[in-house]
Amino acid sequence: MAVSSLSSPLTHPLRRFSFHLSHLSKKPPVSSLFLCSAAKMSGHIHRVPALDEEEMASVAGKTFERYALPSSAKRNGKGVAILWFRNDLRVLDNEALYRAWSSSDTLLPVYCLDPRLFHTTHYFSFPKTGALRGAFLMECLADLRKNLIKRGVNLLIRSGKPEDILPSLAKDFGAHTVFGHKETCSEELQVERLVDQALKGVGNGTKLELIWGSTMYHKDDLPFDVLDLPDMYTQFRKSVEAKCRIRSSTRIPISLGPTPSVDNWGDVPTLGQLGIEPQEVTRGMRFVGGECAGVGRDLLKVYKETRNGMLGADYSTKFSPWLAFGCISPRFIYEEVRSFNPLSNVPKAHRSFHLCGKHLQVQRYERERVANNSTYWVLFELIWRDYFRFLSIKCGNSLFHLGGPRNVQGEWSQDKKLFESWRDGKTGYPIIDANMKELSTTGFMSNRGRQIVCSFLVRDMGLDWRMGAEWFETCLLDYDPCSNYGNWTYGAGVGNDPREDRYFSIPKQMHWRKKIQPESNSWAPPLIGGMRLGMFTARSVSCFQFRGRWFSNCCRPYLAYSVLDTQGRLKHKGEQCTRPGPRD
Ligand SMILES: Cc1cc2nc3c(=O)[nH]c(=O)nc-3n(C[C@H](O)[C@H](O)[C@H](O)COP(=O)(O)OP(=O)(O)OC[C@H]3O[C@@H](n4cnc5c(N)ncnc54)[C@H](O)[C@@H]3O)c2cc1C
Ligand SMILES: Nc1ncnc2c1ncn2[C@@H]1O[C@H](COP(=O)(O)OP(=O)(O)OP(=O)(O)O)[C@@H](O)[C@H]1O
Repeated sequence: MAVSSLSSPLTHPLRRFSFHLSHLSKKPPVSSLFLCSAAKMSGHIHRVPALDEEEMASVAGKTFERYALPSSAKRNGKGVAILWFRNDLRVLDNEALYRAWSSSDTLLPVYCLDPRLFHTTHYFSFPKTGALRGAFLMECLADLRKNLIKRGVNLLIRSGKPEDILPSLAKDFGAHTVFGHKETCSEELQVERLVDQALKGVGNGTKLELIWGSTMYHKDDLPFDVLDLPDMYTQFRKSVEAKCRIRSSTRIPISLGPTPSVDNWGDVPTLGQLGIEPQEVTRGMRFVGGECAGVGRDLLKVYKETRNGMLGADYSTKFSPWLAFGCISPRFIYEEVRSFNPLSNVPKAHRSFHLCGKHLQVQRYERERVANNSTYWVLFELIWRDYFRFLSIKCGNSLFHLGGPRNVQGEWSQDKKLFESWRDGKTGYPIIDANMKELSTTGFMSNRGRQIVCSFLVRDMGLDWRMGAEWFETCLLDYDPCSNYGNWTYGAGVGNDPREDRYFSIPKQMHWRKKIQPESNSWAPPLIGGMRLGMFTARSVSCFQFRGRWFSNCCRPYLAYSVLDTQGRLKHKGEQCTRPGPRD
């Protein structure tokens, strides 16, 4: 199928629904103010990673060398193997790539632009892939092709369904095996089934071999059957930390050639060809797609950034978009983190967390962002990611159902106007609106932001959580069905662990709202790294120094905010706990 014949045109996600909430917003529409100010501040784009192309290529080149298989490694295979790239758009630590290379003498890497990825979401018909994630994907493909060409092969890019493309290639090239990475959710599993059936139909004995490769802990190394996954995350974490070893990442040879002769390798399409109206990032974070960018966001830099973050910037790694597309693997991050000496830069007063031994450290760090202590905490976050992926196997489609894995019965509304006020950042609550605008403007939102807007949609607006989850599916650069629907079911109180049923009381904070309200006409998306580039900057932290005291194990969300005037000058700033407790 030609690229241009893919899906029907999809509009910009924010323009899909057109009517406004007049009863909620008597002020001039925030979006138009935002657009004016966005134009003024168009220089304020924070590139992630901050490196330029040359620096990125240099960091990536050195990393590729460090993780390369020695040139003495033998390749004993015969014939042609196809490598089917899916959400594993990388060369480093790509076991499917290694297996395809080693079992053949000729390797054909393929990516299928599946039209289903560009249709609509299941219940509410939002665009399945928003413009920013679409653009990120195209950058990933261009980068992957570049990296494969450097290794003596290329990337065949075809538009169409894998179950149509792969069998036809297997036949044309006489491939003995199609290698790919295994997925876990029903949409992807259905594609795997169709590919398998279609390959069998070709009749030349081509096999489909699917390999586990998306988690930090390998599924086969779990100390229990995945269907017996503990319902409590903490139990899972303790169990894997005590009983599992994280495998080393797969080393890939520097040269992967030869590749078969192909007339037309196909172009990376434009968004227009995919039926998506392009969207430019005019402010905030602009994530660069591809493995070089993911690797270029090298940990030493992140470490430095997060160290500064303690002084007031937003401090999380922002690895998630590259993890979601498989541009970097969690095992790679693990190996990189391990190669640091985390204590060398840590102020003595804060070392005790580490020196008290792993388990205390883990407890302390659980769900907290204590970046001032070390980068080790990122590993504990990655265990959450693993957990949700394994959970998607255990829960199956219940992860996507209204009642969730526990089949909770309840009354939820699907009120379109309420939903639109949430989606468009027009609820009247600065922290909600700022986060929602950040999402639609940049494709990213902090974890705390996600928890707060999720809680607000479900508990304060009483809306069907799947509306929010599907909107996240459209917009998030890091969209991943397991993490997204897993976290949403938790946030909506229908997840497998009933204790993870948390309410972030935003509306109760009227005093906080009043404080910010006079500035509210000039809200803009929260901006990055605590740099006060926007009119309103909201960061959420769960651990920070507040009025000279450390709140290190406090589970209440704190918000630090700055209100700027339209010229970007700081007018007011402060911190506020969204759920006051006895300590406040
Ligand atoms: C309602 C909701 C929806 C979410 N949807 C997604 C999603 O679609 N894709 C996604 O990758 N994450 C999702 N998350 C989890 C989390 O918000 C993001 O992974 C995180 O904000 C990404 O930023 P970071 O890379 O800077 O994270 P860091 O804090 O630096 O953590 C490092 C990595 O650990 C993993 N991680 C951290 N927290 C979680 C978590 N709660 N669940 C799963 N993995 C985690 C991510 O891979 C992340 O990149 C969601 C959270 C909520 C509350
Ligand atoms: N990768 C994915 N991204 C988003 N949603 C997914 C993904 N994989 C599966 N789903 C969702 O899983 C759900 C499966 O629904 P489907 O109608 O196929 O089965 P079901 O009848 O809901 O479940 P069951 O077969 O368990 O009764 C849908 O909501 C679908 O959107």
